[in-house]
Amino acid sequence: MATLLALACLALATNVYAIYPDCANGPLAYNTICDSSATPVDRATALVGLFTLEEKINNTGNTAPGVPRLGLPAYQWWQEALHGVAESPGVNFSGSGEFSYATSFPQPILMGAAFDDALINAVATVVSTEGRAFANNNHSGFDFWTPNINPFKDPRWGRGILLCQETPGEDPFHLQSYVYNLITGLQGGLDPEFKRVVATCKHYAAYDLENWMGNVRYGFDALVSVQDLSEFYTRSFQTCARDANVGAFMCSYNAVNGVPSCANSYLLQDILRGHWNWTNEDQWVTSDCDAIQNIYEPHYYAPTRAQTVADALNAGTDLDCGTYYPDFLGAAYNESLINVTTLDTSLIRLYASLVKLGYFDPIEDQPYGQLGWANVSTPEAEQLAYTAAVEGITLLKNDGTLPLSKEIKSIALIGPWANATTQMQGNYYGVAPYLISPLMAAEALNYTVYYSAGPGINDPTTPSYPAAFEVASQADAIIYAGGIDTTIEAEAMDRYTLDWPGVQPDFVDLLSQLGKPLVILQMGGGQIDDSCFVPNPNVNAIIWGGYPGQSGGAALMDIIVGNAAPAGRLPITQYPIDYVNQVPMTDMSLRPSATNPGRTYMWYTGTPIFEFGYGLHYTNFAAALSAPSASSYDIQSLVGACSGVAYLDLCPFESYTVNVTNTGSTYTSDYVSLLFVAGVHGPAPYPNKVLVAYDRLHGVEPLSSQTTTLNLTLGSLARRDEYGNTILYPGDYTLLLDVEPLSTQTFTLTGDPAVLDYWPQP
Ligand SMILES: O=[N+]([O-])c1ccc(O[C@@H]2O[C@@H](CO)[C@H](O)[C@H]2O)cc1
Repeated sequence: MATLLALACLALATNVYAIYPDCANGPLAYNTICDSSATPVDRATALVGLFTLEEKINNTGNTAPGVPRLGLPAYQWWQEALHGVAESPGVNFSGSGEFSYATSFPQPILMGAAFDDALINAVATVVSTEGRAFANNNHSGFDFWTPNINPFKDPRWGRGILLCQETPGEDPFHLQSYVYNLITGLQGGLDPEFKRVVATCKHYAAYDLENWMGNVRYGFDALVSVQDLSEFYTRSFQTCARDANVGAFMCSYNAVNGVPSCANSYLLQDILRGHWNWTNEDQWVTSDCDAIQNIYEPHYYAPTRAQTVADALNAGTDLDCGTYYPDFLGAAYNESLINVTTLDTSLIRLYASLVKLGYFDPIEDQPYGQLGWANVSTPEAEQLAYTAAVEGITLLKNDGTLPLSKEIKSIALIGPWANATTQMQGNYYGVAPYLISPLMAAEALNYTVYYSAGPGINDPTTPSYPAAFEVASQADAIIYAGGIDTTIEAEAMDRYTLDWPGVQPDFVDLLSQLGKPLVILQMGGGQIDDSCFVPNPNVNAIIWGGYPGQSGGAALMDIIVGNAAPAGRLPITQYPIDYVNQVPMTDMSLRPSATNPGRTYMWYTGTPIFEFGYGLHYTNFAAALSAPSASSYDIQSLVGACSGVAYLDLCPFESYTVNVTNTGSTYTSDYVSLLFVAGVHGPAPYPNKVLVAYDRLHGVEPLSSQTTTLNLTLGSLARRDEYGNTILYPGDYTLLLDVEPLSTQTFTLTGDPAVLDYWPQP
């Protein structure tokens, strides 16, 4: 909340909102910047060519004053839209009426649990349509600093818990697929002539620590092997840059192997622009907010402020979210630490991106120029927010109590999430058109509802018990809605424990002794160890609900009563509480060692409480994976057949058909096909298994079947060597359909290993 208040204050303080320049009658009217027939880079170059050095330097911060003498308006580059247009310095929700609210979707961690790429693309299309409508009407800028696509590696991560609410999960393949669909949805295509908005992949790279045991994100040095960098920490960013053509990147607060990310030319030049070919002239890098200042302190990487800004600009950070660039680039220039060409390159990237947004064109010539209030919070958008919540909600335990029997007429809704409203939006949220709490939804379903908040999330005391037990005693069934929220998991705040906080475990245990049907709603982004509830026969069901957004209560209650069927899958591992004692947060390695039990489902050597991909249904499914077309493949032949494919790792391997049958006779349900590969190939140690494809089938009716096709690439079978190279290795491969496999297939790759991608060495 402190962060959001700070953001809100910043918004009020800056009060800079986008407004189109006057290309018809203003001073720029006859400059090439206003010539729609010229290329974006020529237009931007012409504009920047008019700036004095001082004007150039003035416009290198997120709160850019523009150039009044040229009629170039001020522009605020900082807009947020993690799961809907959000409070941020450049976004202005008016108090009432038009542009006073926008659709608020679930947090990414819950949308990740849907494993539905089409859903993600549809959500991103709505978010950017609404964002563009805000921008067209001076309620926002045109670029948005979303998505947060850092893989969620450690369950303690404050933004993993909380960034875990901000990111779609722990699996790199899942993140890649998710972010591709998200970016193309946000920007309006792969490389459109006009972008709907510019999206920003953040935080590059290896950022997943907030504040743990004195290690603070602003000065943390993440020591990462090139193998882990290539295999885990940068995969989603590769997709952003190389495959989805994202318009912007954000470098992170932390350093990577001694060099702060925003001054890290290995990350920003060698990998991002060199290796991933992210070289369109309208693509730019912003720093995280005040991350340039952090290079000076607490990283203490450069001896002076002038050297600090020079290091960042020369490394390839084009924009400072902060004021160090505007304040100190002049000194850097005077000391010959930067040259004007570098400065111009950065400014041209920024203004070329505005050209591609139609910022300098007549509104009638732009595909998105007419978007307005009528396109915000439409009935279709509201329905999508509900659908996204339903699709992600994940059933972790059910002894048959769910869906609730029609005999149950009264419900006790108890717990700190029972009447959650704003809480359901998590963080980085805006003003929602409405917020449906579980309590409101239960009442709307015509139950007799008894409500008690019970002990707070982290409350160590018991005075609230009597009122709560009184309520519980009156009802036919009890729904306990608790877990964690942003008071426990937050930006700048990591967790030290995976326990259910406060007296919640004790309180729920007492509720379970009442002998009534008891359903637990485990809310929050990060997983907490449910092992105290799983074996308890009087805890009849557990549902994980994440942060489900504006329609979260309706989605949860509809699943509880059977109006909707759960089919979400955990996008992260639920570790046992002892995990936090086994590896420090600061250990960035993925593979198991004497001091690390391994991270993520791929490498964890312990027994999770619930594993990645886990999720129950109200019905039973049988699924059959089609056989490979051969039992053995020659690697050289596979690679040889890839001519014409831009990147070998994207070269198709096989397509598999999955035939899914709902063997139950009662409930229609979605089904997520998760396909993993395991086996002995490549360098030891070997991962437990690796996700290589997924898809979600919708509405599989009782006693009927649907089919889906899962496409594998050579890259999905490949592994990274110690230098980060992507290599296809000979060996045995086993395909596993689903978490507890419903179907398996095997094949062999023969011949010499083939390098699909050479990783740039530091
Ligand atoms: O000064 N503030 O109000 C402030 C607020 C949030 C904040 O966090 C950073 O700002 C976000 C910019 O998109 C990044 O995702 C996050 O790491 C950094 C600074």
